[in-house]
Amino acid sequence: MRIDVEDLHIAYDGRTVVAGAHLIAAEGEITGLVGPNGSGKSSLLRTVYRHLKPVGGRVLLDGTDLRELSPVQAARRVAALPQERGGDFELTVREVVAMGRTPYKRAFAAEDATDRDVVSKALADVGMADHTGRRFTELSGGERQRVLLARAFAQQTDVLVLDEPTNHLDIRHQVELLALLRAQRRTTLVSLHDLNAAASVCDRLHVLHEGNVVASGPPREVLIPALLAEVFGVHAAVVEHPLTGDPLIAFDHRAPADGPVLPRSGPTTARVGS
Ligand SMILES: Nc1ncnc2c1ncn2[C@@H]1O[C@H](COP(=O)(O)OP(=O)(O)OP(=O)(O)O)[C@@H](O)[C@H]1O
Repeated sequence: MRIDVEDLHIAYDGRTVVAGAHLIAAEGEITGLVGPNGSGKSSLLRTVYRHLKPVGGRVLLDGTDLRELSPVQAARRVAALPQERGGDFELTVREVVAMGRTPYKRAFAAEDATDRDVVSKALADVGMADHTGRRFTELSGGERQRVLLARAFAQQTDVLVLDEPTNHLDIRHQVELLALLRAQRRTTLVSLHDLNAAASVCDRLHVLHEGNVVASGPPREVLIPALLAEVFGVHAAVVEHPLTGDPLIAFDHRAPADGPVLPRSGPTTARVGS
């Protein structure tokens, strides 16, 4: 299933935050949304999982306007990991993941064998199979995140919309999650702050800047030093990852692109014993 975002305009209380965004998420690909804080990534994703109604433009799923679908039809096509990870659910881990089966159930219908299998697999996929009886409210931030991701998997949709899914995860779980997304080959639209993770995992990237898509394409073509300086305000070199061959962005953490450069104390100035 393919997503087309066409001329999307989003506003909060009359203040426009996304102004005429266009983007495509191709079938079975991982499409990344990157951009600085406040550039509109979460707002755009909220319109794709129907949490927010745009003031203009539309979101198409295989050519059908999302707003023409009923809530159940939409929930069978699009599952989300929202940025709001709240949900003070007084529920167990398993019960939270089972909520992903709601679009397939009649009201108050009991879980059947398929539901149980799907929920168990989703929990195993995110490495939470040993925590099924724990209360959701007692989990760490990263554990909650993995449970909510399992809920999205249990929804068995063609489309996944994930807002910063690696937030709170330690590096091992970040790598596992991104590998899992790649293995699933669902149409995935994902926002990521980690540009190196985006470069490794995404087939295509869209860069949002002040509410507009300013660059789109494969990571190698998009993540170039000039764009990193212009959009993110950082000095960086892009080299080849020694293990994977992916683009690897080496940031200069000592100085923003337009800021003062800190004095360096590298090997050329630090002389021991002289
Ligand atoms: N519920 C809201 N009410 C009013 N303004 C909002 C709301 N949510 C977001 N905004 C504003 O919309 C703009 C875009 O925010 P958004 O959260 O979409 O950006 P983002 O790119 O996801 O940022 P971040 O990287 O910090 O998560 C920001 O100026 C933000 O203050």
